[in-house]
Amino acid sequence: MWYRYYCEALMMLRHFQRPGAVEGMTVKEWVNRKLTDGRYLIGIKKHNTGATHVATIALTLEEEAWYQGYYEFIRPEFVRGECNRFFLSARGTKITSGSSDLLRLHESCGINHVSCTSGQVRRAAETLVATSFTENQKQNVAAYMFHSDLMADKHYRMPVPSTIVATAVLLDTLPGDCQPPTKKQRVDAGFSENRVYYDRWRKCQYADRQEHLLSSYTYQKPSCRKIERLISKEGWTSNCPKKWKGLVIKSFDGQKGEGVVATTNFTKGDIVCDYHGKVITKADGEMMMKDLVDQACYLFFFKAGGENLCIDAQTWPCQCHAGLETFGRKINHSSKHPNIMPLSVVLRLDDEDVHTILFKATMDIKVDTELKFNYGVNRKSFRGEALDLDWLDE
Ligand SMILES: C[S@@+](CC[C@H](N)C(=O)[O-])C[C@H]1O[C@@H](n2cnc3c(N)ncnc32)[C@H](O)[C@@H]1O
Repeated sequence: MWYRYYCEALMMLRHFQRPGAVEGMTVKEWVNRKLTDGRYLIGIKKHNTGATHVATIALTLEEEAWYQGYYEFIRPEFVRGECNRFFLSARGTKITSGSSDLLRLHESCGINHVSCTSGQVRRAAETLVATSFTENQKQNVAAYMFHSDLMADKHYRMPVPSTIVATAVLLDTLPGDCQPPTKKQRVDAGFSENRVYYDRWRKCQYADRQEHLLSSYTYQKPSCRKIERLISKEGWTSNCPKKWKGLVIKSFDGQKGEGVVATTNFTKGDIVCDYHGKVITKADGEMMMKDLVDQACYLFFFKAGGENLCIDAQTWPCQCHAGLETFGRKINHSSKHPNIMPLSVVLRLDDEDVHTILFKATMDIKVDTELKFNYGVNRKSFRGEALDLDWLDE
């Protein structure tokens, strides 16, 4: 059943179809699917409502493989007598409620508190489309999602297959813009209390947003101003790439994890970014560090004006940039080939002196180069347990 529920959900949540389209899809329609521009087009002619409607969806190759898996290996187990519908209930009859199946799928995943109906997903998509797409694209999306309504209009012209595929591809670029689950929701759903899932969620959101922004510029690197305009058009206020120009967070293979890479050329002496976080005392920083067993440490210890201080970027996201990934904390270490160095400075902000760390380029840095600074620790000094940490010698 779960496999079938998943296939149904693909149609409602990824292709914005009404439950009626899922319930009404026939075997004949499946068998007559057409491969067009790398997608499988399925025309669904009759919804369960009794009225004749037309919906055409464009499945990706992977989705098609899921459907074929259902059709070939699962559906035959449920066939009893004659039923021409693609999705069959346990009794071999047509399924009666795609919406209930969606709810059951969410419940089985333990995410009933954030479950959504196909109607909610369609409405959310409509809102995004209204603000981000051109008039022509909007019409094509309306045809993709709400084919049946438009068919009533005698002036309506059926989109050609390549337009349907292009529209499905365009819909894939819609950013997911829901909120990450709260701590209570995470715990109620059976996940651990710590922030690992929240952080992972934010990371995926950040990557999706970055991809979405870049997908708007196929041939040319966009200017910062254009990116800023797009961000404000999307209404994103946090967790989006905008603070420091010319940097990106990159995932490396192996244990190294992430690091920061230049996406523009920097000249020796440029300020590249800051080490953003809350300034705390060295003693408080050391207390925090004790609790970090086998975890990356995002604490920067430094001396300023005779005080021993620490910037806490472990408590993340910070209050002032709720959810925004900051670059300083993600910069890796090199004692042999550093290209930036930290500077301790005092900034006057809102009538207050604020200690901060800025990173200055110690040489010209070319696009695609990873930023590195010398953490100023060695195997003996690093948390007193670093004898097997090869990266400290880099
Ligand atoms: C402040 S974090 C830097 C960002 C980190 N790589 C991440 O993914 O979040 C410090 C941790 O990164 C890793 N690291 C730093 N420099 C490295 C290097 N040169 N090679 C491999 N890993 C490094 C170590 O695990 C270290 O504890």
